Amino acid sequence: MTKAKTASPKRIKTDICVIGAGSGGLSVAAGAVQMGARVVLIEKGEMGGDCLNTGCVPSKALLHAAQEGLSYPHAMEHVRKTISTIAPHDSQERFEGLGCTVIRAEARFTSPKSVEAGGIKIKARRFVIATGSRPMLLDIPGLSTVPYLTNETIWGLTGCPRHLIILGGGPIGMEMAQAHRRLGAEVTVIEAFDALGREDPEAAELVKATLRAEGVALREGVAAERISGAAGAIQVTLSDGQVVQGSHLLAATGRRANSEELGLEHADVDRSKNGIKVGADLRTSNRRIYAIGDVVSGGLQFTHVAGYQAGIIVRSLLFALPAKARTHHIPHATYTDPELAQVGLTEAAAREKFAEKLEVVRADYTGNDRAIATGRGGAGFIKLMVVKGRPVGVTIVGPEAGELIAFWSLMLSLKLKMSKIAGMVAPYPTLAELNKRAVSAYFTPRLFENRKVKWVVKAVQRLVP
Ligand SMILES: Cc1cc2nc3c(=O)[nH]c(=O)nc-3n(C[C@H](O)[C@H](O)[C@H](O)COP(=O)(O)OP(=O)(O)OC[C@H]3O[C@@H](n4cnc5c(N)ncnc54)[C@H](O)[C@@H]3O)c2cc1C
Ligand SMILES: NC(=O)c1ccc[n+]([C@@H]2O[C@H](COP(=O)([O-])OP(=O)(O)OC[C@H]3O[C@@H](n4cnc5c(N)ncnc54)[C@H](O)[C@@H]3O)[C@@H](O)[C@H]2O)c1
Repeated sequence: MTKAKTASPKRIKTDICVIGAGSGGLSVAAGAVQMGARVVLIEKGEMGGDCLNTGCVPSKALLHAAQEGLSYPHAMEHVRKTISTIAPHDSQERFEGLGCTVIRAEARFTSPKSVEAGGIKIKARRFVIATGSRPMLLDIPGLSTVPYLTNETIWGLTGCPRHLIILGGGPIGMEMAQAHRRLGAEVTVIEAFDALGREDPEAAELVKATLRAEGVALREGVAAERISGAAGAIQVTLSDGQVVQGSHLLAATGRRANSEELGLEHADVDRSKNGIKVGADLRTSNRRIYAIGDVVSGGLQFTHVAGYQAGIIVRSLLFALPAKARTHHIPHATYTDPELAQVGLTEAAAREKFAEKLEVVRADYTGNDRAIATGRGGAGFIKLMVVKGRPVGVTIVGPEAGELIAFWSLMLSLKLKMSKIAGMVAPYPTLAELNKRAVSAYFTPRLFENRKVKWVVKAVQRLVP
């Protein structure tokens, strides 16, 4: 492996310089260096970025611990252990071992072809900006006067909050609400519009009903207007005049791209207030510079999206081949219990796009033998949106929805017809049979309520000896 050339300790010349060692940056760096490129990887904080340290990994570990009935200290111990078990995979040592030059400092562009980090000037043929996002803090009067938590600081708590007030009923708010409620906290979620508002309303309602039944106070359609108090005694005044009192406050009202401090004005890279502008090829207005992951303006903010985009640009970076990112097959899941997963269009979006051409079929968890046998046969469903024999969207709410949706990502990615899926056999008894059941629901009226089919069957029975 040829390492990036160090002309002097203060100057490095390389093929690819990646800024940010999170989900996106690490995937590009690992792929590029293992295929023979010289790679410099710059990280100002913890290796692994948001997902490993303050996002997906701790939140999923906490949800699991809460579901298993662990106490708060044991749950937090599980969170720390989970992070430290995964951390070596994202570590400086591993990436140096692969052949990357890793610089632990903040990077800023000084020209369209160079970046400075920790007093080192890095010149590269191509740059990849993968600097992620941070919590977006709303301009609510009083917020800055009280101690509030974000996804970055909540992991430092030493005891379970007595009453956690959560601002925002998006995936962060809802996952944290259920985890903390199950760990023993009183929880109030304040959501200005609808909680899980981007999801299929019927599926979202099932998640919300479960949280409510577990004792989470879900206040929808009210905004936080004023915040006051001090540590342990925080008051949030709502737009309907009511006041919610709690011991802790978690701000989970969306994300802001980390694009302001990068010196982009020196690099001819355009950005909006939502992040860096890119085309479908993930290049910025400076064609030598790519942007991927949460820092992209208007993009999907998920770890698997950052990883997928990394794969797309590696093709372009290493082989100079044209490559475009697609989005129609990208799934996402919210890991509450029940889980809620979506790929492609929701029913509402599909109806708007395809009107009467849309067929919607579904199967319920209540009819799935594995769900019943494992005590998970309650409410929950899979819903397929089908147009001209092809699935265009799938919603799943229920146990393991995040696992079940992966199958449909492949179907949508390959644009496969329902008839191709009919050949799939799922082992009995599995939750995967739900996928098959939904496909059967599509074919049932075609086969069992079809006069032509009945006529052919009768004719064959009469004529064939
Ligand atoms: C609580 C929470 C739960 C989540 N759960 C999930 C989930 O279950 N599934 C899922 O798919 N997604 C989840 N996400 C989203 C996921 O974490 C992000 O989409 C993902 O981390 C984005 O990857 P990224 O590479 O764009 O940024 P990051 O992983 O955040 O990495 C960016 C890195 O760049 C570094 N950096 C920034 N500026 C500079 C600079 N100037 N110089 C050097 N380094 C810099 C940062 O320190 C950081 O390490 C969750 C997010 C949160 C907050
Ligand atoms: N399971 C997962 O994959 C997962 C989990 C967590 C986060 N994420 C990623 O992180 C992103 C950010 O999550 P998030 O939940 O912070 O953001 P979000 O944008 O999804 O949700 C924020 C919520 O806050 C509400 N809100 C805004 N202003 C408000 C106010 N004044 N008062 C009350 N509510 C207000 C919004 O209406 C919205 O519903 C997600 O969109 C997702 O991409 C993914």
